[in-house]
Amino acid sequence: MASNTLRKRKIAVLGSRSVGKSSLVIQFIENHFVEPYFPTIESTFSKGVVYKGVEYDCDIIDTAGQDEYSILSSKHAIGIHGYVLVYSVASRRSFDMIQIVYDKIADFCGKNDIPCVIVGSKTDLQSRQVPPSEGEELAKLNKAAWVETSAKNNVNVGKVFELCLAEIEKRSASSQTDQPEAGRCLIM
Ligand SMILES: Nc1nc2c(ncn2[C@@H]2O[C@H](COP(=O)(O)OP(=O)(O)OP(=O)(O)O)[C@@H](O)[C@H]2O)c(=O)[nH]1
Repeated sequence: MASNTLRKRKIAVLGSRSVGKSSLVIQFIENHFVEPYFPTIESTFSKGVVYKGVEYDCDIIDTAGQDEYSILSSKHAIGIHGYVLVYSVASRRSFDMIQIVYDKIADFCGKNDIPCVIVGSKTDLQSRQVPPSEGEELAKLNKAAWVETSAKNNVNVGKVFELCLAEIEKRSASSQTDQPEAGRCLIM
């Protein structure tokens, strides 16, 4: 397989509405913060990310906000290598959505170990409802990475995507494949 193919990674960013998914992605890709709120339909961004001295060509898919009734689109499972699941530290409800979204992905992929980083966003806000310990605990429970960020103050934004690559590479090193798990499904 060509090395270009080997280094292509697709990352989907999911979470409740208005938790700051687009702001996180735009801060990462374009290095600025977007104050006004524009609900996302779906956008894909590309960026080269160096992780452990290797450059990965990352497609980052910024999705529309989910709620408990949203059906996981196959576009957000098939061909995806890793996930960024975002909640706002100022919204308990958005935190509760993380396990729901994680379980939907796990169900779709037919496995319970998803390469994923759980992100507590908007740490610059004073109105915190979710302590760091709960975020860490949830991540541990799901064998995911965890980090808190502020897209507004550009805190830990790059780290989110490094952690996501680390989770992807950890698993692909053990399975010796670059195909995302769900990408191997056969549709009959
Ligand atoms: N204070 C603060 N506000 C933020 C931060 N990140 C995003 N916001 C604000 O939160 C609102 C929603 O941000 P978006 O990035 O559009 O949220 P989203 O999750 O993409 O929203 P949907 O597209 O509806 O799913 C906007 O007004 C942002 O300016 C942050 O780190 N700190």
